[in-house]
Amino acid sequence: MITLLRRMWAMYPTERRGTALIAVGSLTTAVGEAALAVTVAGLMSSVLSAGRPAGWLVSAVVAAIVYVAVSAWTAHSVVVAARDRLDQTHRMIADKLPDLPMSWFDSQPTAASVALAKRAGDAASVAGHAFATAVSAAVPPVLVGVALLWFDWRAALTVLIGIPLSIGLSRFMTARSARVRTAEAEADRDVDDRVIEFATKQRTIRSSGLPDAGVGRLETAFARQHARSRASLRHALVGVNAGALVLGAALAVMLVLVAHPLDDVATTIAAVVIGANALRIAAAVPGTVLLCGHTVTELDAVAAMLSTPTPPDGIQTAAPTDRARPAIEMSGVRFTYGDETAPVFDGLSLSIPVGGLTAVVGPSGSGKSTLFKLIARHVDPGAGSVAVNGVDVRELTRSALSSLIAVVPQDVYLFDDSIERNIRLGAPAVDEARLRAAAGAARVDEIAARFPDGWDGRVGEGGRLLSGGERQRVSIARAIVKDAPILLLDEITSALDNHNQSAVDEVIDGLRTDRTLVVIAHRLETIAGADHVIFLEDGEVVEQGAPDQLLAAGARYADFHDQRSRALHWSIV
Ligand SMILES: Nc1ncnc2c1ncn2[C@@H]1O[C@H](COP(=O)(O)OP(=O)(O)OP(=O)(O)O)[C@@H](O)[C@H]1O
Repeated sequence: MITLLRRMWAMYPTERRGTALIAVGSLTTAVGEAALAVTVAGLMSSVLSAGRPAGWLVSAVVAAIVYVAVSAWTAHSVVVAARDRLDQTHRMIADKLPDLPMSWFDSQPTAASVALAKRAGDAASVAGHAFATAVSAAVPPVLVGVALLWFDWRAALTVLIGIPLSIGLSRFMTARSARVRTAEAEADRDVDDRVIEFATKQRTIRSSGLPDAGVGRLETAFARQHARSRASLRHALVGVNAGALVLGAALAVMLVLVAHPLDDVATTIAAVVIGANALRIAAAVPGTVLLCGHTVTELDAVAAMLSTPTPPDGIQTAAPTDRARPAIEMSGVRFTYGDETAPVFDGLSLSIPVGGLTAVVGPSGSGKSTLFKLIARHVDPGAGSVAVNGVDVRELTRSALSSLIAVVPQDVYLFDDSIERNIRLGAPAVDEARLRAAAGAARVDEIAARFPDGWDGRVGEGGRLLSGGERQRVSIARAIVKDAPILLLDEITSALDNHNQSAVDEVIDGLRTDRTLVVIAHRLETIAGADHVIFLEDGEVVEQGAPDQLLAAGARYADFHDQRSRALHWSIV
């Protein structure tokens, strides 16, 4: 309970007033409830012993009014705070996501990010309610127990010992169940991931010739989730029942103690009634302790995501193209994925001139894609520097870097929206004429013409209604419309049909005239047409220069070229 209050206080600094209102309101409601129980007991005892009940009656009425008014106000504060906290949590996540390092996304299965947003919302809205419920279950019984000392010390003693015992036991069980609950949450996320995989990767599953393998993975995940949720439920039930058992035993002990010897019947009856009532209210404590524990676990997961260190943003807002300086320059770059793996680059230095087409070539795993990630600052080097137009990318603001560089990946993802809006993402404010010109340059107009709705035709989730080459052409149009002076393009490895291939070749030719085009090139035609080739192997630049020069040198690039040419002439007999 206190831990939950501390988490709410720390996570929502702007909502502290709401948190304080809930804390004060819950405590006041609890005091009002205890006062009502005690005054009713006094009234009962006074009536039974033919005393003067007027004083007790007035006190009971005042306590009832205070209790009802404050509890209504607290319930209202809880609802308002839940809504505000939900909004704020979504805002905090939305603000944080664009700044998170790409390594965070790489380390998370897709479902984990989806689940996080949902869990965050649930935990944020339930936090105030969980705290108020826990206070209303735990505090009134303790206050009543203290007041009972005035009526019957034996009843008081059983309440004051029984309740802490019950809470202590539940807390112990909750601490154990938190671990089981974390394991259950992992299994839930795994199921989400498998379902997403199963639903979106049907083509891969079917073309593997083993459709049962996909179902098998799904079934294994479901079985694990089932086992873990049963374990979690078992722990929760044991915790709740153990606490309730202690309270039941306390009630039995109270009845035995107050009856031997039975002194003042009226006072004893009143004491037993409110003592039993206090134990009944306290029976809700184990459940609320569990709810508070789960909410803290969820808030901690959100807090962990929010406190993920983000690469600091730079301050320089521009880096104009200057032909005297390289468009891209890397010096002494060291980069490792995670802590355990070998470095991809260890002291890499290279430079790419302004303008023309530079082809980055090399065997699989040599570091070509990682090079692009470093230039676009999707990752930062552990040592060394990456500069664009002479300015270290870490010095530039994110938006300045983004306006300098457009990236066209190999595996383009398009949003399930119209062709036009997918292109417009590159520059939302672009006018119609420029948008159409960019689409024409990337030969996307041909694609739009094929759709019954033309430019408004939806491309399906991920762009699944288009071929790989067509998706890349839409992505190129998006990059053209953005008008960045540097374009990084990862050429598609899979064979494109002739039409798509010539379209992409034409587009590449058009683009190299007025910007720096860097292509991870897989096709020999693209490499042969490049102005400059950088040949990477094992994270090092082993050769660079004009393609003809490299071929004539007869070294590593020439070998690679030879192998590729021979592979092209292979045929299945
Ligand atoms: N997210 C990642 N986490 C860990 N290691 C990675 C990650 N991405 C790439 N690697 C490793 O880094 C090395 C360089 O990978 P990279 O993708 O840059 O090579 P590449 O030349 O682009 O390969 P390909 O031509 O097959 O796409 C490889 O050993 C790869 O296994």
